[in-house]
Amino acid sequence: MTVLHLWLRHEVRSTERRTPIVPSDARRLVESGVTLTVEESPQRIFPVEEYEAAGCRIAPAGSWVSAPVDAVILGLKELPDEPAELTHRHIYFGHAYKQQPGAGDLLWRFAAGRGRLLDLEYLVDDNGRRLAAFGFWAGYLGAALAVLQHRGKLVAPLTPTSKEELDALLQPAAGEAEFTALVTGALGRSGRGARLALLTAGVEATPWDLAETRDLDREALLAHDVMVNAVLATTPVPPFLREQDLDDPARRLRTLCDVTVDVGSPLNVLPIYDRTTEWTDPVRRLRKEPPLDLIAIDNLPSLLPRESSTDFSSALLPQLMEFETGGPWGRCVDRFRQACRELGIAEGKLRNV
Ligand SMILES: NC(=O)c1ccc[n+]([C@@H]2O[C@H](COP(=O)([O-])OP(=O)(O)OC[C@H]3O[C@@H](n4cnc5c(N)ncnc54)[C@H](O)[C@@H]3O)[C@@H](O)[C@H]2O)c1
Repeated sequence: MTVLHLWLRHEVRSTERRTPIVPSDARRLVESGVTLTVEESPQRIFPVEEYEAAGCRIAPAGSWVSAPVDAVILGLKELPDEPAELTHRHIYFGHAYKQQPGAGDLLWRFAAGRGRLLDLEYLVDDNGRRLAAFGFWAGYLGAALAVLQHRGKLVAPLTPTSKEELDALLQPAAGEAEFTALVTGALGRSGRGARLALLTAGVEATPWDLAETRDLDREALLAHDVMVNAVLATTPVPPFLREQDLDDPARRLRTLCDVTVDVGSPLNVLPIYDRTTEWTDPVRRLRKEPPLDLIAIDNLPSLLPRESSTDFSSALLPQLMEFETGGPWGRCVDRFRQACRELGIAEGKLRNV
């Protein structure tokens, strides 16, 4: 049996402090016989010394390009533009199967080098459910930002923080005005995170999931002060909010955080805005009188890098322990092949191990 060689790479995006494997889980991989090389990375939330102490080999940032060809390169976000030919197997979020900008170029780079993308978004169990995802902390952050904005306490630009710091800000001050909140997609990962953050802020949210939105009661929706949307839409449903709802004189809704951020998608349940908001400028006013503020940030978990990495790593660890061609990883390979075929890349060009 060949020994698995994992290579944890440095993330090229300078604001990305998260990592898919934290030092305590790195130790467990090493103890199970995996060879684990970890690249130095100035911004990673865990110092490289912690990986070294866990028995990992240390390598310079970006050195994966010359890693042994059988090494499996592990990361989270985009690869650098070079090299043109990708020779390794890469585990990360490639965002390459839904005709995203640059998706075709990326798949051709894999074909040119006979490498392979094992996309974390498609690492699923037998029922198609994601095995490792950042949803919980996305929801927690989204709801926390909504609370802070609603209470007039949100400070921009946003910067990565810790749960302790965030929770301290969420504690209601004496005499703080009470408000009501609605979480849609309440039973999912993000929805559960959102409800917990709201509880920390002293608010028990109204939880709506599929059953409660089947026969949508927009009047009831608009009667909440704060809404956090965390649905994962897979089939089109009537929008939760339309332009005309924002002008409803009975609207109590003042603060909306869209964790889902399906802007531009036919599945979007909130087609009332057309671009995301950013860490530098997290809030956009959609209506002046009465006000309605929107938060729609698509990289929320990066604001809690330690907690979100730890959570993600604990879900990924058992999958890495059973890294093999079948099961969930086999499904990742099948999805990669399908995407390549759709692009017209000949089967013979793809690595067949
Ligand atoms: N903004 C960010 O930074 C960020 C980060 C991670 C995930 N996300 C997004 O958050 C969304 C939720 O992710 P998740 O991991 O929580 O998914 P999930 O599958 O764990 O949960 C989604 C929930 O939505 C519910 N749902 C689906 N359609 C619904 C409808 N019409 N009405 C009510 N409920 C409905 C489902 O029943 C489920 O409970 C996804 O779109 C994901 O891409 C955003």
